[in-house]
Amino acid sequence: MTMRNIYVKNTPLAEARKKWHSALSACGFYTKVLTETVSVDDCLGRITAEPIFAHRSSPAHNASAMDGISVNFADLAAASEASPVILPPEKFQQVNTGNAIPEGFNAVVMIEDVHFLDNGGAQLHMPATPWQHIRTIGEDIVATELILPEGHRIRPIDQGAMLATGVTTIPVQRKPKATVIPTGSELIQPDAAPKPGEIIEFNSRILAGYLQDWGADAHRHKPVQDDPDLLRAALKKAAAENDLVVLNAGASAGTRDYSASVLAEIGDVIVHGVAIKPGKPVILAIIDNTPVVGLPGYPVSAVLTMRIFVKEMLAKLLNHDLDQHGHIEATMSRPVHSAMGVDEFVRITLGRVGQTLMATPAGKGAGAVMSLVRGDGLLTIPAGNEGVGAGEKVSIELLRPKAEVDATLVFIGSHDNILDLMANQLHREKPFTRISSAHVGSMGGIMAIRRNEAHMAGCHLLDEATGEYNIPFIKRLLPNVPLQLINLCYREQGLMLAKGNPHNISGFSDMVNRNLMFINRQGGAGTRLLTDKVMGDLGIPPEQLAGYDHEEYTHMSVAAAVASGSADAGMGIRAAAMALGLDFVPVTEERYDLIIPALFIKDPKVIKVLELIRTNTMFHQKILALGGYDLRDIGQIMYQQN
Ligand SMILES: Nc1nc2c(c(=O)[nH]1)N[C@H]1C(S)=C(S)[C@@H](COP(=O)(O)OP(=O)(O)OC[C@H]3O[C@@H](n4cnc5c(N)ncnc54)[C@H](O)[C@@H]3O)O[C@H]1N2
Ligand code: MOO
Repeated sequence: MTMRNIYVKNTPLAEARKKWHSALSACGFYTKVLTETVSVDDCLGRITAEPIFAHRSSPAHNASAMDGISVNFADLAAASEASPVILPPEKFQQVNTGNAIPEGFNAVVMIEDVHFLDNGGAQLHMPATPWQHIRTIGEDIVATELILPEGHRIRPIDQGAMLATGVTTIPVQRKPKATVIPTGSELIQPDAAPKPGEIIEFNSRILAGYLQDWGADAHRHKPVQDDPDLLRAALKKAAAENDLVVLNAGASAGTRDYSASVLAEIGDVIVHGVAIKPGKPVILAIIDNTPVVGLPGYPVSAVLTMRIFVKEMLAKLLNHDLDQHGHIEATMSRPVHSAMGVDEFVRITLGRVGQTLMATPAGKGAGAVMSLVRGDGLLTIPAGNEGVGAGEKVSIELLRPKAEVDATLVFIGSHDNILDLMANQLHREKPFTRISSAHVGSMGGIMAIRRNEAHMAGCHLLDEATGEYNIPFIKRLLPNVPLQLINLCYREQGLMLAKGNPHNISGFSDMVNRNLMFINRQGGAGTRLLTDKVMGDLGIPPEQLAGYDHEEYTHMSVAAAVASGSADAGMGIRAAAMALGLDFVPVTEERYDLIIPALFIKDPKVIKVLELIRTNTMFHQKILALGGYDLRDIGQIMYQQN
């Protein structure tokens, strides 16, 4: 019987790499002959496996470069304006551009400079230099010269050069054949609606895509159930038919995790468990000389471990630099703690605010695919470090081109659904502007402005004492920052409730009286302050409201909790309730403003935002369609501080 493997080791990364690469060398992976012959017509993007030499010279003959006549230059030596030379018909011959120069001639005179005579002769007013207007044999390239070195990715111009010299087929690197095998009985196809516990299978699409990007001919196997017999059969077949196999999930210690034990039965497990985060349960194995990399099931762990182990394998095998966008130096906006003894890979968002490129750690969850969709780079914290401090300079591996990072407007603060519309609209414009938005609440936005980490912050903070929005907080917390406060919208805040309001909730008192479950926003969020004010006005202490301590970070996450039934009500904006088809009981209208430091008010990215909100009526229509918005002051300066 195949046993569950509960002993995942913690091999240091450097040691795991060393073991793996010596096992790969021993099984001949790096010395595989990966060559095939393809026609030059079909070789675009392929990589030359050998140097390519010209078969013939180009041009293959001495060719006229102009329309005119071919002559012997010596015959024109005495020609001048004052005493032109007349050539009899046998002393010249008409040629067109590209024609071979006839025997006995060594220069071409352009037709514009020839005066043809009625007797068939040609009158010429200038001497000629030897070989003028002639492209000599091999002017472009001479037979046997090198056209392309080996290891070169073929471009259209390269195809032309090869064909011009008579090269019609060439040896190129055969793409290593790879198969991705997803495993797990819970996996379903994306077009099926998941029942509880079922998961849409999407990892194999990601993993095969990266393998393709890195030069492999990658295929996807259909998901294999958690059954050792099925897994064994699939792995044996894949190992026999491929240069590389990627197995996904079942790598750790669950009751249905068979990857490691099956691999140990039919092959050699070189390493199971590496001291990295994420990606600890990775398995590095070899079946009959074919490497099999068992990646953890969580998508982020799978992608990052594949980058660590598989990318390097392919780079070495294909002798290619796969470091796409390079590294960049940035300054940490906040500290990241990391366990000693573990190499940690941290997803990073980058933003250039003023002179400094700030690096901010992005989502942590190993299942958070969006953290890599939005992420700009990766920070590696080596095993010997306990982390990095705020303000520390770090090297970030870029996940997107530097130009895109530089085109990023950094928005930090309270979340509003208008931001998605704004991000989309600005991305459509040329040159595009990206918005990177961190939803850390209104107070978090103010702090980011104070630390000079954001171009703008979204804010809706109600001052209980004055009933005024935002301005008292700015005066108190940003007293020395020249800035403008610009209105984005007024929006309805209220209780988001399950569709049809099954508990017949009309306000907070009903929640308390019927002991229903609330879902709250994090401290520092404007919506949290509003909740506290409304509860205070009603005289409801927090401990009387079940779920008060359960916090989410955005309106949409609160709406999602209500939609799923894990909470009966949560405070949020009408647009979020409408987006998920929830009921909504309005509590108040609030003002949502943008804080923009004077330093950035002339930044082209900020100008774009202001133009959009002030002048684009289509954009206004789209906002109003979200529901619960009033745009009576959109784009107005509500307050200015010099
Ligand atoms: N007791 C222990 N538990 C866990 C350990 C451990 O060392 N001891 N390691 C944890 C770590 S770290 C990780 S990472 C995960 C990896 O576990 P598995 O490789 O066994 O992966 P699964 O449990 O099968 O799946 C995890 C997660 O990912 C989803 N998944 C799997 N395949 C796909 C796919 N093709 N497409 C989309 N999503 C997929 C799967 O449904 C699960 O939700 O183990 C920890 N536990
Ligand atoms: O370390 Mo696991 O790979 O979190 O995700």
